[in-house]
Amino acid sequence: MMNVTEQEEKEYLEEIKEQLTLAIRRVDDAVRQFSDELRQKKQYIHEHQSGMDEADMVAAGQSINRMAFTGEGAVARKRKLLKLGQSPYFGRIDFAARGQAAAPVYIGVHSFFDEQQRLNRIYDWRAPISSMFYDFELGDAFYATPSGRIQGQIERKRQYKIRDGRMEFMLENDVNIHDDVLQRELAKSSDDKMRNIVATIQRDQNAVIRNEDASVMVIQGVAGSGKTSIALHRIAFLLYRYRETIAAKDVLIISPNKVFADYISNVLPELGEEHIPELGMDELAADLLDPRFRFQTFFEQVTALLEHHDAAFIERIRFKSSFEFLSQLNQYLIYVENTYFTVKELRVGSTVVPAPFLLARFKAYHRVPLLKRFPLVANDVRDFVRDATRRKLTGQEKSSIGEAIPRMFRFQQVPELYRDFYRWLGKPELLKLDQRQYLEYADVFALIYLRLRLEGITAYEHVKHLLVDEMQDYTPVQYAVLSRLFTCRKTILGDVSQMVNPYSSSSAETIERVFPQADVVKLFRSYRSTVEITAFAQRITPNPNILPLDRHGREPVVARYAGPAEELAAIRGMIAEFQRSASHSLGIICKTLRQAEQAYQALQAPGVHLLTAESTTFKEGVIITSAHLAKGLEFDEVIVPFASARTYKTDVDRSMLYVACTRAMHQLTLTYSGELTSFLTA
Ligand SMILES: Nc1ncnc2c1ncn2[C@@H]1O[C@H](COP(=O)(O)OP(=O)(O)OP(=O)(O)O)[C@@H](O)[C@H]1O
Repeated sequence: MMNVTEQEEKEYLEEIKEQLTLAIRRVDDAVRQFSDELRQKKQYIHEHQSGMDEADMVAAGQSINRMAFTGEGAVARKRKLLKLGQSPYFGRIDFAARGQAAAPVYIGVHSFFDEQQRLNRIYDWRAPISSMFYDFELGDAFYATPSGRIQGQIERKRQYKIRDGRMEFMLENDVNIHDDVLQRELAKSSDDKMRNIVATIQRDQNAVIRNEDASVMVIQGVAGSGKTSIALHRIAFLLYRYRETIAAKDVLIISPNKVFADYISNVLPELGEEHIPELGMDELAADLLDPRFRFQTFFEQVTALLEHHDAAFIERIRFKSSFEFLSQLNQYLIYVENTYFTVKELRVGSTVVPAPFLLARFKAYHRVPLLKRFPLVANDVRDFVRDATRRKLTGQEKSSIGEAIPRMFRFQQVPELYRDFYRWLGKPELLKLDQRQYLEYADVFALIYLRLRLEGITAYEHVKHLLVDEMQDYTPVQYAVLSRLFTCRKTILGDVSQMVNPYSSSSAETIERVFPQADVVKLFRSYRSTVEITAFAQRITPNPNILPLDRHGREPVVARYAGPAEELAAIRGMIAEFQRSASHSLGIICKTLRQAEQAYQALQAPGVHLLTAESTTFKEGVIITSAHLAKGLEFDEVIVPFASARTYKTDVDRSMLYVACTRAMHQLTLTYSGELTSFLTA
């Protein structure tokens, strides 16, 4: 089976498809048999119920569960086989392990084992042997297996595009033409959801996806470098590699908003994995905060910054986003520990519990969160009194001890301590907490951090892998919370240039300070946008390290109009033109949601959607939204309206403009009236 010529390859494809069809039929038969047996079993139980004892019932129930479970497995298997039928494989390497003859290895999204011939026909892209497809060209190659490294030679390497069971093309990699397939993929128009990239994963990306050692992996990559794609493929890889111990439900994705979550929701199911639980930072906060607090969301904080300049507000954010703030909190905690538990001897009836005993017990529990120690100390005191009096304590005595211990501590509630922290700092003005208990966003995670340290929170111990996207938008205190809340392995990714709030952003370096054990990977190659668009975005936020993939398109257009009315009329024309074109998605990205709403009112037309913070799905067609909400998304074409000096002037504005422009894959247009923003005139 060497399949050399294109004709042979086509015949082989037909043969594989046939085998897949047979395999599907076998699964169908098995499922039918399962469900028959299941029905009979249920029937049997129903009829014999009265004569069965409890043990019989439990056994019968278990066997039904087992059958149903096997049935589910069969259904999942069938889904995979059907998928393979559409596109069985995308790559092939002929590998000759040292001292052996070469054999072809076909690589697809799933594996396929030919049970008749006892032969692996298709290898899962995540299998150890498949790594060579990504890591090597012709010649010397190796791959790692649990029992050691296998060395050898790659004698042939091919790529295929098979769609709906038909071979669209086949390419021979005798030279490095990897880029050819990549170029074709990237030139395509966008879908409404993110796609998997298994056929064209690049070498540096592959190293990140398959990394098994890092307990914390930080991926800092430029706009469009595939960070999100890689992180999702990494999850798929880990689910495959550790399938015995990690299931989809054990992973958690912390995502910036619902639309983004919807946008990426396709990738893992496409790779045959189940949907992964995801949670927004704001939801996490709501989960961990006392429900009596209402709080500003991150989105609201950014909107407030974009809409008016408030120096004191900025100062508060800036301070609470610093490393200094986190270390002050830590120092305060030490101070609290050492000074706020003021022991006095305690009298219970005629027994005196000496102060040093109380202090010693308090210290003995130093591993227990501070506010959780009092009941433990109280128990020790009760034992002490009981031993001294040689009798049982009355309920009255017990509860008076229980009340007396916490009273020796200066505060009872975490929020009181949080307020006290600012007094201790000598900067009470940095906390703005009004009567309605409305927290500013910058205080939310600080308060949670104190709670975590003082009371302990164990809500997320079941999570076995955590994925955090848009890392630049989180502060040291937030990372400190994540680090204590999730003790599992983590993948953290982001891009400093795409911060939405320059007063509270983190670089890979900041994150390394919170996670000193992290493996940091930097990615500079950008896949999303054309060379022209990437060069244009560089004018807003220069990054000399960015390497655009050599793919060209139309030069971005900056068009001036007499006034906003003319500007909107022109955009209306562009929408009509887009709707006649072959492109799938057009993003009209404004600085703020307010502007987006106004543009939406003015532009209303069939097929034009407004995307807000409440939106939960990403739709194809024309989307009007704000830069903040467009983060992480991409569009065939992007229009940035109102690119004037009046709209874009502060540092936050600059970040927004950068995020907006880097969403474009093929075409970018900016419109304005009045004076052009200075970020583009320089
Ligand atoms: N190896 C690859 N093969 C094909 N397409 C790729 C590859 N790597 C990245 N891409 C494509 O590049 C685009 C950008 O990827 P992705 O959104 O994952 O990047 P990102 O770094 O998270 O971007 P941003 O930070 O700008 O939101 C996507 O369309 C993705 O499919």
